[in-house]
Amino acid sequence: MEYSPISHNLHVVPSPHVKNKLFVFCIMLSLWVYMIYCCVGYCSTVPNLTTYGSAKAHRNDSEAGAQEPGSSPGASRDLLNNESDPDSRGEEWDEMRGEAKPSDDNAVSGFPDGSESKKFPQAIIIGVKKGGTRALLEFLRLHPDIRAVGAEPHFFDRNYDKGLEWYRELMPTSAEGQLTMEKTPSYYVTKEVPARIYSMSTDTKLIVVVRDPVTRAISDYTQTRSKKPDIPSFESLAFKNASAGLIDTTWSAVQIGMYAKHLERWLRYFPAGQLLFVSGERLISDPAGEMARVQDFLGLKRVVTKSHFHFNPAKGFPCLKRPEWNSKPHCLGKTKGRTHPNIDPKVVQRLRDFYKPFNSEFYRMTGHDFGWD
Ligand SMILES: Nc1ncnc2c1ncn2[C@@H]1O[C@H](COP(=O)(O)OS(=O)(=O)O)[C@@H](OP(=O)(O)O)[C@H]1O
Repeated sequence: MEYSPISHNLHVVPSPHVKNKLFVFCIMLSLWVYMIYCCVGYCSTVPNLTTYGSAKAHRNDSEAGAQEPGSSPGASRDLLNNESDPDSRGEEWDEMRGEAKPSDDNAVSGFPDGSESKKFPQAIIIGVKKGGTRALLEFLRLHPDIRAVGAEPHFFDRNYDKGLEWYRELMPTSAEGQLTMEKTPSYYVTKEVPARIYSMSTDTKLIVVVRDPVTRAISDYTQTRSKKPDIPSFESLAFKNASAGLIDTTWSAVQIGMYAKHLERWLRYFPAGQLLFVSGERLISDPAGEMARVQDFLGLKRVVTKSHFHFNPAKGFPCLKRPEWNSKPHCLGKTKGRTHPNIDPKVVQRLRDFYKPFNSEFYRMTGHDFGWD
């Protein structure tokens, strides 16, 4: 057999000594590259790991789930983390997406005399998740006296450690007489938030869009499943003990819908008149009527009216028209109005029974029967 240096070389196994040297060489090389990278100034663009870590820890504490009032923050089984929900970054109306600006607000150019400034929001849509909060904010943004951040700032629940000035910077500029607004639906169920908003301003007007808690829970589950298709069935998550019909109130999808419990916390800080409850159902069936209530509550002229809405039968939702532009109606994007899975009617009924006393208490507290039972 002929000797081949190539095949021979292929079978050479480096000694452990050579391996170690190679390993050390690689590490040195990486360090070198990193140092050169930093010297050219790119390090500042690398996320600050300390800040990120603390913000994340904070988020895990207070987040996405609802905490039972008075219970420990870890008590909520949060399978419904909204973090990567495109909506929380500020969804635009479908056809308008291309026009959306990265600044994500509805600001028009500031006045040349500098009379526009960034202000803390005087009104906040604090909830509830999957209630119809995006639709309400987009309806309100039609009003010339409202300036709103498109994305959800999550300041009072996840980013509080960044400070009030950070929050104010997120706001669009507004002129005298205009209202600044934001929406973050997890505020309504996060224990710490009422005190924090109160310490920013005791006058903040608070808007809550509420929806039948059973449909809301299914909508919430549908959203999570769209991102994590392997999660267990709705039926198995809803029960602590299915044979005993025991509902799992630690599941955030269930907990968020116990509206009366969460409201108690808000009323410890704000008078009832400072909160407005908008019906998520009526926002679909009679958007102009619901918008009249909201504009009155905010002390605004009723500018957004019937002429701004066009019901799209294929979507099953009102879409927005700008009569002054004579444009075709714009509907919310695909993350709104997802098809819900069919849930076992017995489970739905059990949930209805479960929510009944909470709903009654909520009707009593708000002085309004939302007609869910
Ligand atoms: N006009 C209009 N167009 C589309 N969708 C509308 C509209 N009005 C209300 N809704 C309902 O809003 C539900 C989503 O609620 P939110 O915007 O609060 O969701 S989120 O918490 O911000 O993710 C969404 O829930 P699902 O239908 O379950 O997707 C809609 O039913």
